[in-house]
Amino acid sequence: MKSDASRPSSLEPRALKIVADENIPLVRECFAGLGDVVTLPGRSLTADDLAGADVLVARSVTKVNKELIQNSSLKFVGTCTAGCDHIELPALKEQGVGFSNAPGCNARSVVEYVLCALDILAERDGYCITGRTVGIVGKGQVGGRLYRALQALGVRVMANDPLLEAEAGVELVELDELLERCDVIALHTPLTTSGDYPTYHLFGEQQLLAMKHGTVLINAGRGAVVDNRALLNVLKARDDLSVVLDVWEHEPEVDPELLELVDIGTPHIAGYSLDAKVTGTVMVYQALCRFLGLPARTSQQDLTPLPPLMKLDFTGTVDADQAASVAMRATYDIRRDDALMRRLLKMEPEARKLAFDFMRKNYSERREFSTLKIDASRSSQEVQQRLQALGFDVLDE
Ligand SMILES: NC(=O)c1ccc[n+]([C@@H]2O[C@H](COP(=O)([O-])OP(=O)(O)OC[C@H]3O[C@@H](n4cnc5c(N)ncnc54)[C@H](O)[C@@H]3O)[C@@H](O)[C@H]2O)c1
Ligand SMILES: O=C(O)[C@H](O)[C@H](O)COP(=O)(O)O
Repeated sequence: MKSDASRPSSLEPRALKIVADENIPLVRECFAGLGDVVTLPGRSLTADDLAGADVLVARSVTKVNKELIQNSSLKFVGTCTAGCDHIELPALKEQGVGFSNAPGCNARSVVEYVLCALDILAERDGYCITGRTVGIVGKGQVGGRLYRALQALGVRVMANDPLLEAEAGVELVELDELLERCDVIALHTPLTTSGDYPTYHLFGEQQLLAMKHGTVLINAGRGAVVDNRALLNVLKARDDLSVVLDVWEHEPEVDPELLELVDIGTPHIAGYSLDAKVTGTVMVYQALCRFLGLPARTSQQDLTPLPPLMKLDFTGTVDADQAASVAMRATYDIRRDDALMRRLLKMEPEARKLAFDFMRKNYSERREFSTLKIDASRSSQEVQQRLQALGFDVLDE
């Protein structure tokens, strides 16, 4: 998706005016060496806000379209996100504006979100994820990492991705077959409305009804990949399904009836580990430096703080399931996000929208599994292997 255009000679780095979404962590620290950084609320950004700007650093909440940029002096737009459905790429191309997103910046964070959700549901419903079959729809940065993580955990996994070629060691199946065979279905496609395989409402009534008895459906891609109205109707009729929604059609609006019926609901924060956010900011900064032909002086290492929890010790008595749950919940307890989200149920529509954005803006610091060192030297090999497969930093001897 990265498509840096070549740097126009008129663009002097020192004179840059950089308009950035105020909710991009460390954006000032990262970009200040390149010019003046002005931060503004991204959701309400207007063409007037871009007066005199050379660079826009955005998030998913800003619709970067022709109307926004046509009278601007922008030379480069970056979005610190994986998804690009908020960017009208032809409009940028038409005006010769350079562009970069941050592919894969938050893939690991989303994988951990999915693993944590499954851990909670497996405990609640009394099964072990290793005995289930998981289907991944969209095997890109997120889906691919999830595929490998589940394989490493010994879970049976298959994927649907019509844009991929066959690959050794990967079971690619048609969507109908995936719906028929999988106990868990995780959606990780972009939101697209054109092309040979558009994903808008990919999961409509027909697909939702075709899911096996007891299926767990997880959407941490984009809300409108699932027809939310159809999902609501299907959930009213089928209480055997479990649903985890991180993304919602029409965000920041959330349908309270749907929220009430899902098993885990969160405000579009699956990719919100601090590690992922810093990576996203740095990737866009680096892309801008490349565009300008300048060396990148700020690195991820400079900006990432130490995690609040650095070490965990296990004794010999813990089993692999217990160890995995304890370690995962010590780094990220998804139930907390779900509980906060349910406060929306008591609010009026306008307040609900504001609260959705507030939760995202004020999201508490969450770190990825790899930041936690675990001393499992007194535990069994099975425990050590499980923790390693999950991506923790395991001391095993
Ligand atoms: N909830 C979050 O916080 C969060 C975080 C990161 C990404 N996302 C969303 O998830 C999406 C996927 O992220 P990614 O980094 O893996 O993107 P990616 O582009 O690396 O992967 C997307 C994959 O989906 C496949 N795909 C496209 N159309 C499809 C279809 N009709 N059926 C099945 N597969 C299809 C593509 O071939 C590709 O392999 C992003 O576009 C973004 O919208 C959400
Ligand atoms: O596409 C992405 O990368 C994610 O959906 C990301 O989490 C969006 O975050 P936002 O830009 O809304 O802060």
